[in-house]
Amino acid sequence: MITTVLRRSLLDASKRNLSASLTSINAVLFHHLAPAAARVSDLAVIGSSDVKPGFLSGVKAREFHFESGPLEFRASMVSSAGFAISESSERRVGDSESDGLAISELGISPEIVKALSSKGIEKLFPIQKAVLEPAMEGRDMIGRARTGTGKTLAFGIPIIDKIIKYNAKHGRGRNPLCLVLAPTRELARQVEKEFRESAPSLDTICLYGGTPIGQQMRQLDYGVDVAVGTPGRVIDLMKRGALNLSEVQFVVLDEADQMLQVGFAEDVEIILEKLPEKRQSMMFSATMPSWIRSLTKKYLNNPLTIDLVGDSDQKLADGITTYSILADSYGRASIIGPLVTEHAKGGKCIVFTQTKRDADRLSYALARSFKCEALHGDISQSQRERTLAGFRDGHFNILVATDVAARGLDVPNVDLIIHYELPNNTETFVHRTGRTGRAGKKGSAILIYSQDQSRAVKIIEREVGSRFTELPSIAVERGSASMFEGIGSRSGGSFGGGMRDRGSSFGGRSGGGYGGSSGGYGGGRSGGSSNRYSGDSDRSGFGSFGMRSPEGYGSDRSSQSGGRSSFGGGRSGGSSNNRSSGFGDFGSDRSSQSGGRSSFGGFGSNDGKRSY
Ligand SMILES: Nc1ncnc2c1ncn2[C@@H]1O[C@H](COP(=O)(O)OP(=O)(O)OP(=O)(O)O)[C@@H](O)[C@H]1O
Repeated sequence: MITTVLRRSLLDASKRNLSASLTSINAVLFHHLAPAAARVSDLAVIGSSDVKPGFLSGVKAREFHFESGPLEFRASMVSSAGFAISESSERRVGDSESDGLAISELGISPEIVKALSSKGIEKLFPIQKAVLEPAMEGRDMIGRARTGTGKTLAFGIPIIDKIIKYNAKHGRGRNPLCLVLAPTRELARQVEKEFRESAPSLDTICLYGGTPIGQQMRQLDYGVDVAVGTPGRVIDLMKRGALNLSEVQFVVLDEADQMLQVGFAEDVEIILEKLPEKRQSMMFSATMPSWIRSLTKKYLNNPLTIDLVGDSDQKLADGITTYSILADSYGRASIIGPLVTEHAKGGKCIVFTQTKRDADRLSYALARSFKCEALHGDISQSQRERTLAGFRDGHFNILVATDVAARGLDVPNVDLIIHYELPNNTETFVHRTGRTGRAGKKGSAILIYSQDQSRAVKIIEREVGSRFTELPSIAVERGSASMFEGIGSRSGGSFGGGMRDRGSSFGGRSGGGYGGSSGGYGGGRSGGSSNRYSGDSDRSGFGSFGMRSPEGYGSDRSSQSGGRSSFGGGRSGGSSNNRSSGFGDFGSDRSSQSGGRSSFGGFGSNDGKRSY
């Protein structure tokens, strides 16, 4: 242990001379930021030139930030320096537009500037601009900006910069200085990768279930600067004495409204209680239902609310066009092919299902004509990672996923999102749809609904502030074999015979595809629940559902999520065999809580059985 610390501190002794130059860098940083921050989109800053010493020694700081008002997630706050921040009524700068705040002129560590530039990231996005200065000042904050607008770097850049400066001054210790918690393993891996690529000199680690814990323990023993993880594995490592959080200076809840759901909140609380009182805490998401208000006070100290969505009706990112199409449950699967052909234009498409069973069945059926794979919580972690890598790399273009893929995942060039089933609430719709139209790009989302879900569609339209263009129905000959024809139902530990040993999802049993011999992209597909991952207590939980979700965000462990914005209203239309139909509460094995901001309770059709 001692040699480890010695090694790390010797390693960094050379960096100590950097600290001398940092003071002057700070001066540059603040000077550039203050006026630019005032141009943050959605917020028109009207205010006095009242200044008071900011966080920079010897530099007159014109303070740009507003007090945390009541947690309305509105953009109108009064700043402590007398600034009135009001939401710009007519003009909304695109969330991903940058108006000239060059990262190279911010005065942040050259290592970060160089690393971001190598990824083509030269200017700050609005949320990054709005967050940077108060984050550098050490403010706790809650940040809301639309999907795909750069929230990861919004918290990443200031934290990384401060750690680099801290290490340069104090040498590098063994215990992490930053902890980021994410709801799913895939998202945790993605955030850790973004940190690692933005600051190659820092030691980062991703702590999540489904992977050998010993390797993570060894890496922690060596020493890390930044830990990103899912709550289950983080707690596991804490209990084993392998993860020491006593020196954490920065904690971030990514997808915070998800992380504070019942089912996650308990674990998050256990972790936060282990952190030093004196720390900087930040929460980010594209959605922040009003019920979150009380919880954030518990975890944040006088937080700043930075909200680039504000009261704007439009909750989706600018470049996303939304469509809806009527289809009965019988023909639903059969129209996916034509929709993908017509709307994905050869690009990537994610089809979201409510249950793992549908994800498996649909991907298997589609594989007769398309390269596609399934992603859900029953698939082994190693297979999930291969599948996601294959999708990112374009080895196949259609990913059929449950809501394990709904939040945060940043896969370049996803052109089309298809909601095979209505999501359980608006937040889930926003996050699923936000897998396209990222970083200012264009994208489309199609919502498939049945007649008795018409009202729910209208509610979603209203809640997300987007008009859905109705697509002409696609005729499916009655009596034509349903796309699922001939596909067994899940039996025992795996989905039918075919899934277990099929060659690959698009090559069928013969293995004619690109996948390994055991099916799935890259082989090793686990098939059904017999391979259910049960390695550790990694609870990837699930979305902001008012009820046990059919399959939420990778839920390796099912847990009841509590009330929150879910869609109220009673079940519309009867349904046989407990299939939920329409919206409002559903199948007998669910408890749903309505309430919160959204007005329609979970809906969507699924088999009503717990499939996670
Ligand atoms: N300043 C920037 N310039 C160019 N690209 C950027 C910039 N900041 C982030 N990006 C890119 O934008 C994409 C979306 O970023 P990110 O995943 O952080 O968005 P997000 O707001 O967290 O989305 P979500 O709400 O879905 O989690 C990523 O590919 C990221 O590399």
